[in-house]
Amino acid sequence: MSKRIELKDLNIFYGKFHAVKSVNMTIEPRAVTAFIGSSGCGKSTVLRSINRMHEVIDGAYVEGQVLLDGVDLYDKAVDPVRVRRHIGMVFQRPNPFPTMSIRENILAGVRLNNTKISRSEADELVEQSLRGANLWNEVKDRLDRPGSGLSGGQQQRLCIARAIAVSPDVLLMDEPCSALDPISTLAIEDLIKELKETYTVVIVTHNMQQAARVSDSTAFFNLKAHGQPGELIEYGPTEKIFHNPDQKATEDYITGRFG
Ligand SMILES: Nc1ncnc2c1ncn2[C@@H]1O[C@H](COP(=O)(O)OP(=O)(O)OP(=O)(O)O)[C@@H](O)[C@H]1O
Repeated sequence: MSKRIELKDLNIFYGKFHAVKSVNMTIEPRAVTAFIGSSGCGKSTVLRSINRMHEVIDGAYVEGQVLLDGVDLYDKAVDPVRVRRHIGMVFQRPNPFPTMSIRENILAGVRLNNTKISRSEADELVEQSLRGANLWNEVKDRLDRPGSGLSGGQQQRLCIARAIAVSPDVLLMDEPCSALDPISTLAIEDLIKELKETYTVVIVTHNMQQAARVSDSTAFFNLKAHGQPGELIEYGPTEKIFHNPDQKATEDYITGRFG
């Protein structure tokens, strides 16, 4: 299930604006990779280009390659909808479908894919996905109540359960804890560490302690100046990036001297 992602000379544009320049990196399976860097350096843009969400914005496009276990996701023969099914995404603000029950939220992706499943298969999938997101025990007695009635942290775990219900290869997380309190944040961080056993996980975070706690590898992005494209400055094991980076810009950012 977990797959390797390679970004090859990836340049990302919003119309004429060159947002991110020449990213080359390999994101390992069964690991958590964190994207860090100051605001506007392109972390979310790179993340969204991995599952072809970037191009849904008018005029937005990429040049270069994104390979998933060697398959170029931007090949003309590849359907972007299928890409998004294999590469799930969790956003900053928990976004369960508000009118749907907890159960229906989990099944939404499967129904969108037009996969026919029996009642008992659906029950099993709901339980399995909620267990996978460490939410089952808290909601098993109220599966038919609206997802929007859960706490923020529970809603975010519901969104993670919804994302894993379609058996993706990769989970992309864009600041998944930024709207959560510290206790819910720790619950999501514990979950992220478990999810990497099964999925390739990529997380954008502004919280350096979080990157240090959850990730195996860290990519530091930076901007030379406003209006310039963001660049990948340094990428390596989290331990090294945080304690012995090669680049001065990385060290300055990590130690809080800028950004
Ligand atoms: N929809 C858009 N249209 C045009 N430009 C955009 C759009 N979204 C982002 N940008 C620009 O692309 C650049 C990178 O933005 P992005 O959101 O990827 O940065 P980021 O590192 O994730 O920032 P933050 O940490 O603040 O979320 C910025 O200059 C931003 O203004």
